[in-house]
Amino acid sequence: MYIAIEGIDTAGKSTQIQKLKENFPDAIITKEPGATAIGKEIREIVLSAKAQSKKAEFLLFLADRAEHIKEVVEPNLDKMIISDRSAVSGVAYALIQGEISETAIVHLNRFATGGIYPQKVFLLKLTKEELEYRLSQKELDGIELRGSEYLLSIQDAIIKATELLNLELVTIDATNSIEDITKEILKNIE
Ligand SMILES: Nc1ncnc2c1ncn2[C@@H]1O[C@H](COP(=O)(O)OP(=O)(O)OP(=O)(O)O)[C@@H](O)[C@H]1O
Ligand SMILES: Cc1cn([C@H]2C[C@H](O)[C@@H](COP(=O)(O)O)O2)c(=O)[nH]c1=O
Repeated sequence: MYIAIEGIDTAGKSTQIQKLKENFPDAIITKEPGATAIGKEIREIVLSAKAQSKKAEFLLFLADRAEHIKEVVEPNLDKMIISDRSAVSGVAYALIQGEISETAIVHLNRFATGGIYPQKVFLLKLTKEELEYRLSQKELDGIELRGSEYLLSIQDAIIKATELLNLELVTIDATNSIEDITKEILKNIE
């Protein structure tokens, strides 16, 4: 089973993935961007937010995704794969950029993934207050510096992205305790 943990920056994705690792010690734990050798280089470029062209940024994420699917996801489809982000983030962030049509975003993601998508997507949904608090507690990267309004619009776009990709979505309140969120995810996997 291939599942993705989704949510805006600081929603608690990595925290939950650490917990899931304990429950599924044999699972393939992975992430986008940056799970492969090429992906690590792409991650550095995109998080520096140096790309002047939004299209270039979108294509860099797609290149990371194509490599991730080929190297990590496709060879392990018979195992439990737990991914921190997926094509869902790709579609959501691109929808908000507004420079690429919805149809092109979906088609290009299909091209990059070869139609391999998570079977279940968990969205850790944050409130504005909690997002702003968590952002205030960390050093921000280039994308986080775009601010809380921008990130909250991405959160709505994540829901739209799962609809466009026709994926099963489980939405979880990310302000709940870490333990309760893990329980909710496990309940929906087993
Ligand atoms: N349920 C929770 N309640 C309170 N704090 C939490 C919860 N989950 C995570 N946190 C805290 O929020 C911060 C961000 O968590 P985490 O790094 O897991 O988020 P993330 O979604 O992986 O972020 P990013 O996308 O920016 O890498 C951390 O300080 C973490 O300890
Ligand atoms: C996959 C993907 C990600 N992003 C953004 C979302 C985050 O701001 C960063 C990734 O950082 P994280 O610490 O791993 O959460 O990249 C994006 O804009 N487009 C994408 O396709």
